[in-house]
Amino acid sequence: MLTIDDFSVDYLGERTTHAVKNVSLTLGRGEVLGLAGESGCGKSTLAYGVTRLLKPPALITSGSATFHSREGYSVDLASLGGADLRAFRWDKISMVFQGAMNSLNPVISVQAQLEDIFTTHRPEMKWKERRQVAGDLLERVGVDRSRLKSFPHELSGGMRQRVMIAMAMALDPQVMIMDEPTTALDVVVQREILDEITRLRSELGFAVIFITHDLPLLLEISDRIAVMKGGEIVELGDAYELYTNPQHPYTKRLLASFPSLTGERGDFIRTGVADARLGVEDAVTAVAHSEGADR
Ligand SMILES: Nc1ncnc2c1ncn2[C@@H]1O[C@H](COP(=O)(O)OP(=O)(O)OP(=O)(O)O)[C@@H](O)[C@H]1O
Repeated sequence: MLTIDDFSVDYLGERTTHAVKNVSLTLGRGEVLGLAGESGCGKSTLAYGVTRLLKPPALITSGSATFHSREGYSVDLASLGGADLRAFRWDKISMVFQGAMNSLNPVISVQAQLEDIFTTHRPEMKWKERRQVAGDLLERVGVDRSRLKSFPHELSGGMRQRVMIAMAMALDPQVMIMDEPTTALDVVVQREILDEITRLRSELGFAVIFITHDLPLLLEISDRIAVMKGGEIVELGDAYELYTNPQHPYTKRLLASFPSLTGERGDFIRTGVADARLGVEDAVTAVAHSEGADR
């Protein structure tokens, strides 16, 4: 779906930061590609860069990002500008960014904010259809359609984040980039939303770039994982391979730095790769165990 080739981004200043250095990646159809790495390693800059959302002092110094559509055509994202780029972004590639739930307008109803997408991007849609689709979208992410009438401040953080995911899915994109979409949420809500994303991915077939510093989480949901350090991809491979046979010393360190529920460092994964995609009940049990272990 996406080919990122030799992509580099600098933040210009008295001391220029080379935030992303010669990154090359591909994203397959329907694939979940995890992007892992510690804070400041350049994950968000890469995502913003690929989708051409960066503003000065950021400067793309090399490389390209090409989108390969389901319909068979390819687009170099650098070749798009203005309205074309904005339309392309929501339609073909959509994003859920860190703290996205706080970007909903608090004084405009959920319905109006969802319908606004269709008014802008699908002007031919009749109001009745807009209303119907907005309700369907909410239900798709596990929020009752009666919530259309709510204002964002009346919703929990988890619900707001679900609304953001619904908005990102509104135009049936082929790629979704999710940057720490569940980091601000408690572990049970996080689990519910991850299950939802996994389910929707298999139902709708979009590909995902999932960015987080939480490597155990990535191991559960990703097909492949790229590990980033200091702006570079230091290791890229199948998620299970990376877990069982990490090659780069940094990946090994990252894996070893997460404590497990049983207290064994390095044996950290919360639920086990084999029984990934737990239900909420299991997640609650896991939390209870971890609280027990803490005590
Ligand atoms: N607007 C900016 N101006 C200058 N430097 C920046 C700017 N934004 C980010 N950087 C620098 O670029 C590097 C990469 O930052 P980036 O936010 O992409 O990392 P990240 O891996 O996404 O981190 P986090 O998980 O904390 O968001 C860091 O060294 C950061 O300090």
